[in-house]
Amino acid sequence: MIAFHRVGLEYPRTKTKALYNVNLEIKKGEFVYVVGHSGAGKSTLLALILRRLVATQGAVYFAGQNLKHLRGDQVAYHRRRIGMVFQDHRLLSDMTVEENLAFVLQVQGVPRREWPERITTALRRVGLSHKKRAFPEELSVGEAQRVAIARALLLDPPVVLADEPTGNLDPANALAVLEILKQAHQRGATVVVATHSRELLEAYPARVVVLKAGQVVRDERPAEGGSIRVREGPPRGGKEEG
Ligand SMILES: Nc1ncnc2c1ncn2[C@@H]1O[C@H](COP(=O)(O)OP(=O)(O)OP(=O)(O)O)[C@@H](O)[C@H]1O
Repeated sequence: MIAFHRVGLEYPRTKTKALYNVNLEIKKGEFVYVVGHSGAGKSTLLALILRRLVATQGAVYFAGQNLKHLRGDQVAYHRRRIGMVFQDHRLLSDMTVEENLAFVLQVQGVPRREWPERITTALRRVGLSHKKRAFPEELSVGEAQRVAIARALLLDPPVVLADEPTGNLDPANALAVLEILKQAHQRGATVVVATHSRELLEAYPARVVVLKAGQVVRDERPAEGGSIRVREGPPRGGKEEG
């Protein structure tokens, strides 16, 4: 589904090298955590999948397509295949919950007759049907984040990317958010979650890719039925950066 072949990313203005020689393959239907210290390159990796950034070395493939070659409309089409969740909810403050979701459906050209059912399903999945007429500022932080996830999952995208989705939440809300991502995974989505939270890793054990100073230093799958411990170490056979 997603493949990184020797990917490097240098931010042009500051010449910051955020990723080096990243090789990674994420299969359809996988659930993957990307972990690492602040500045390790997690957000950069997600931005490359979203095609907000283009690899400065190597190539990122999505469903077999080299994302570097996408042009204009193709970029918009590509992003429609991805549900993106950020640390902050990024809901539009002057619209109700329902209107925030309807806005996405309108932009994506979904026929108006389908809106009520899609909105109802999306809010039911996150347990917030009763909040559809609320404005974002009338929601708790946890509720707003659940609406943001409902919005990301509105069109059942095959891939869901979440960048620190529980960073602003207490443990109970964090687990509620994880549960929603887990259900999307169980419905067949490929899910990639960048996180600092060890609690998430333990609550829903899955593959863990560890980034350190822009390199993949570990890539572990959980043992059958058990949780895993993640410890960072120097890259095998490579030079350690930073
Ligand atoms: N727009 C940008 N321009 C220049 N450098 C950037 C930009 N965004 C990130 N960087 C740099 O790239 C490196 C990787 O940053 P990135 O945001 O991917 O890390 P991260 O692992 O997501 O960190 P955090 O956990 O703090 O969000 C860092 O050195 C950062 O300072």
